Amino acid sequence: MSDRGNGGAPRGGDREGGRPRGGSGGGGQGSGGGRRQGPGGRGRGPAGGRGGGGSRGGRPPRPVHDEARNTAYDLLRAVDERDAYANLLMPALLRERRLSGRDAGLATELAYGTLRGLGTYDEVIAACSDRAPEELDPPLLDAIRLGVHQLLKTRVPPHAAVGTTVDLVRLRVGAGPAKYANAVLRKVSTRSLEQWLPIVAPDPADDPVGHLAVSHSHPRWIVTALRDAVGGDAEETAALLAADNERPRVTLVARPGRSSVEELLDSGAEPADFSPYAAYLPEGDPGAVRAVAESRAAVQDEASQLVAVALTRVPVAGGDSRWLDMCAGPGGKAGLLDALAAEGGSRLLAAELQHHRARLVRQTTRDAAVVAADGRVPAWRPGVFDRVMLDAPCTGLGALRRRPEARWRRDPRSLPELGRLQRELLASALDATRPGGVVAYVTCSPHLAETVTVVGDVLRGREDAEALDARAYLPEVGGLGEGPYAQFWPHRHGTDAMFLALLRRR
Ligand SMILES: C[S@@+](CC[C@H](N)C(=O)[O-])C[C@H]1O[C@@H](n2cnc3c(N)ncnc32)[C@H](O)[C@@H]1O
Repeated sequence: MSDRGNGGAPRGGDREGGRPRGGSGGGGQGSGGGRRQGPGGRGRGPAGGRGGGGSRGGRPPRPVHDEARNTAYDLLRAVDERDAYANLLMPALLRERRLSGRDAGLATELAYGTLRGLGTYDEVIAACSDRAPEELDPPLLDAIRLGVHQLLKTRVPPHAAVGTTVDLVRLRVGAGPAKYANAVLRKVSTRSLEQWLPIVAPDPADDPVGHLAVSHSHPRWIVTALRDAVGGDAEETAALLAADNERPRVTLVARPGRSSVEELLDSGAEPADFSPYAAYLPEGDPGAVRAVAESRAAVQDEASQLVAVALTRVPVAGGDSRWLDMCAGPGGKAGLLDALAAEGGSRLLAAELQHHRARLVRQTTRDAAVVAADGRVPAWRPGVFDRVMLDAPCTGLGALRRRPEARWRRDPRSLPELGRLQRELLASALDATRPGGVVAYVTCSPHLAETVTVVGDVLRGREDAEALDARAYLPEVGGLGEGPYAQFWPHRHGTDAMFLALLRRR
């Protein structure tokens, strides 16, 4: 055991660009399999490799009385083995295993918390183990991470956190690895998270980014990008990273003319802070809210609502009948824009590149025309739309709270290609807009390379467009930045970090 981890330095694997992963090798005798598979796995149910140490043949027995931990573990394995999306797979696993109430809550908290925190947990494991995390067999590493999460971040008593994890490893991975897990977890349990952090995180004076990366469990490149986006302030960056590790509240949108905030409040929701169409659902299944079940309301982040609302608030002289949502799938903003358009006598055209996502847009809209089309190869005449929403494909760094594993999957190498696409789409959105009309350029990312840089580059190249002060169309929200753009933040607004530029076509 080393007393001080590795000071945040890469240990074998590349910790800049990706999730710290398990590697090959032991973890004690008997730990087998768990080799990484391509997306989709093969011939498996939603749980994917139920037996974490899947190479042992057949399904290893599971500790039947601990279905919540088994489910959390299966989710971690599916995320690692077949790139499953945690927020899509978890509901399926809970249904399949008939977990509800407290057990469902525990399984979800354990799995999501472990995925969010594993950057920190791996440093603690490194400090308590004679092998680096990436040298441990992935099924064993995931189980130990689950145990570390319980020890350092939950109220599960230490003896239960260690005991249940060791049981799980014994049954799902093997007897040798169980002994190994026991030894590591006992060392971990000797200190609290607050006591571990000064040991495993780099000194902030020497390596401020490394300190934040380990303390708040984010890859270094994301820490750097978010720090730049908040203006370089270390305290604010820390607050943002901490907010990324919180569970987001469930926000509903009442699609105007189809439902109302009052109806949502009558269904148990609570008044929201900003959006005139929003209500917060403090508990329970949103699908059980009647208006949601009937697609008159939906789950939608408040910033997502407000960027769409802001687009509709900009005065446009002349007609106001044709609206375009150029990248509409899966249809959250299109659902709201469609309802607002219908109320005001306008009509929305929703375009989406992917056919299956265009189908989802048809489910969220009622009056809109929906087409599967590439926004860069317009299926419409130029200069005809009064309002255009461009919710551009992006890294999604503004929604890390929602996708617990996303931070380890995103790759900074995707930025140049995304940047090209964003510029092409924005140019096409401006071309589609009539003089006097308005374009909303939106990203669910605050990364400067996807926000101000893209808008600045496109505006510099053309004289027929100008930026409006987006904040003026969101008077109910403070703290949106210095303008002319508006930037929402999880730590300030409790929303996703959504960026909005409003551009007037001259
Ligand atoms: C950020 S998402 C949009 C989210 C959507 N506005 C909502 O609120 O639900 C970006 C969408 O753009 C689509 N897309 C990517 N490239 C595109 C293109 N060239 N033309 C049209 N849509 C595209 C993606 O498939 C994805 O569905």
